[in-house]
Amino acid sequence: MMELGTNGYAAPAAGRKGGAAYDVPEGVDIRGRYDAEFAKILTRDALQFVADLQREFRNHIKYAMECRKEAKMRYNNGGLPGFDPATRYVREGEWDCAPVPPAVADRMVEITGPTERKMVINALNSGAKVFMADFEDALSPSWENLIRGHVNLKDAVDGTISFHDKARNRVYKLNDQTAKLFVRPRGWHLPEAHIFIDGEPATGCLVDFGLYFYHNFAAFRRTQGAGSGPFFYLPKMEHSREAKIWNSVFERAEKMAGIENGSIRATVLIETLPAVFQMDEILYELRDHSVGLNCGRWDYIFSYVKTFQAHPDRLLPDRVLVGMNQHFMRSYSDLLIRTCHRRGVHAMGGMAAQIPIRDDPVANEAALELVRKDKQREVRAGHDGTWAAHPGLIPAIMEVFTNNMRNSPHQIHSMKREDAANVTEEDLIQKPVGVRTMEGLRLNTRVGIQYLAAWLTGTGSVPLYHLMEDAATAEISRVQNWQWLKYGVELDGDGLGLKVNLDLFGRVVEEEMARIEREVGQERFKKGMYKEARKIFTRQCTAPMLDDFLTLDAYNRIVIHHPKGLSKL
Ligand SMILES: CC(=O)SCCNC(=O)CCNC(=O)[C@H](O)C(C)(C)COP(=O)(O)OP(=O)(O)OC[C@H]1O[C@@H](n2cnc3c(N)ncnc32)[C@H](O)[C@@H]1OP(=O)(O)O
Ligand SMILES: O=CC(=O)O
Ligand SMILES: [Mg+2]
Repeated sequence: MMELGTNGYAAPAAGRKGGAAYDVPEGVDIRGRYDAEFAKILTRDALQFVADLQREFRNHIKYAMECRKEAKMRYNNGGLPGFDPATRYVREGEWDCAPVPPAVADRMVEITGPTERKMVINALNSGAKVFMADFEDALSPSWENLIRGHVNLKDAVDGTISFHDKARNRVYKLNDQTAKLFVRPRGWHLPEAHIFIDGEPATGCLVDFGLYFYHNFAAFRRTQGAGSGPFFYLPKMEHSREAKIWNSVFERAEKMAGIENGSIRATVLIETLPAVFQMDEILYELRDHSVGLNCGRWDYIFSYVKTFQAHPDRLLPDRVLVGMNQHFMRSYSDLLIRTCHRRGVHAMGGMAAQIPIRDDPVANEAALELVRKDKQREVRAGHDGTWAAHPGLIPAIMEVFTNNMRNSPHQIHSMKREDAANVTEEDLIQKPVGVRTMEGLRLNTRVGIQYLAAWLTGTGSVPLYHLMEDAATAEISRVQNWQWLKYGVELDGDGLGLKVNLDLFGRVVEEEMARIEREVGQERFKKGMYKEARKIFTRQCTAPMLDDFLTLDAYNRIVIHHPKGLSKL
């Protein structure tokens, strides 16, 4: 264990003299492992850029995080999220976002995935129009994953990326035609504890953005952006003031790079309940840098529970029942489409969690049919494109979108959805309907623990029971268990009439751990981090106050400072 500083973070590592070290600017301390390849990313100039961003924006970020706490207190005291009367003029005003750059006019199918080398190549070659390379929901942000991710993205943008799969003796290289690259940095709340700036951990997303932008803006615009870009996805914002910070970060980066204002473009995920009431305001703040909004449906469900954590009248039914057919989810998608098209930008759909089922053609066809239906609903509602979790889904999704888009790359001008102007605050928060079951509690527990075990060992997205699971879907499992325990809900959907309490939950955890062991096998179970995952998951599900994020606590376990030792945040 490392010695802890007064702020709870490990004190500056002494004794790093001798041996290779990163060449850092004043005030920057790298506590992650040294690697000659990483040093090509962690250059003095790139770190100076990250440090400049951190220094310029840290107080704005702290203020925004304080405002999140205040809003949470309001909701916990019975308040409801809603439209802000003070910004009515923005919602009602006539203004447009900057025109969509031709390079990213067509975004019918976007594949997403972590920044792992082989997957980056596969995603860029997948036939999707866009690849969203993810430092967020799909990535466990260990030092190795993070900086290797930057190495991979730099090689991808340079066009030199390759990968030799020795076991299969297969070499992966980029095709002539590749998807356009978007990068999703982490949310504002996550620190990067391997890089300290002026004695504090850096802000995770400024590290992700800063390093990627610094190393790639020039090559990106030459190879991918056709005069614009780089392109980003921005996650988990709760208020337009957070979008305003991103806008200023972009302006600062454009100035540093000497490129025109508005070159950088970003799509914001509307994936928190408070943000649905701020969509116009978010677009307005980013109007010179925006390429639309996206329905981040999984985090949105998580956020519904989080926002209403003190509202027992708004409990969720089983996780599998909370789909886009629920009134509050459909209203959110409709209003997002209307808002984006009114302002001249893309309204992107979300992720269907199904993935191909290789060993069962009938089940595979059923899964594909669910994806087709979901995508059909999206395109007919007016979405301009959507997400795919796996390359195997792209042909089916592409077919649905091309068949419904009347030879146009998007529907910005043809599907105005004026009817959605009538979506009300009540529509957006309407309580989801459905039953709660013991199987729902079991599934949450089984999935939550397995996901965390994978995350702790470096994998941020996994296939579980034929569905894609990532940080957002795992969050739903966690907060739903917490909510059911907190309010001792009755499991009313299976005729058992059991009430969820600590005893029942304890038994479920025991039994699901045994099931996981049977399913993964004793050897993998022993070698994996299932017991640690169980501990974290159980603590969070039974905590008196809901933890804000599953991954904040878990992040402690993957921070490894150099010289080697485990650090606590
Ligand atoms: C809520 C949200 O935020 S959604 C966005 C964040 N989540 C994601 O991005 C999840 C992305 N998807 C994935 O990570 C993966 O598809 C998983 C983990 C769900 C399933 O992965 P696997 O079990 O490895 O899939 P599978 O074995 O079928 O893969 C087959 C091939 O497709 C590739 N592949 C699978 N998914 C992807 C992807 N998203 N991007 C690129 N390649 C992929 C694999 O690398 C593999 O390639 P290979 O044949 O050359 O070895
Ligand atoms: O990031 C996407 C989501 O659904 O969450
Ligand atoms: Mg998300």
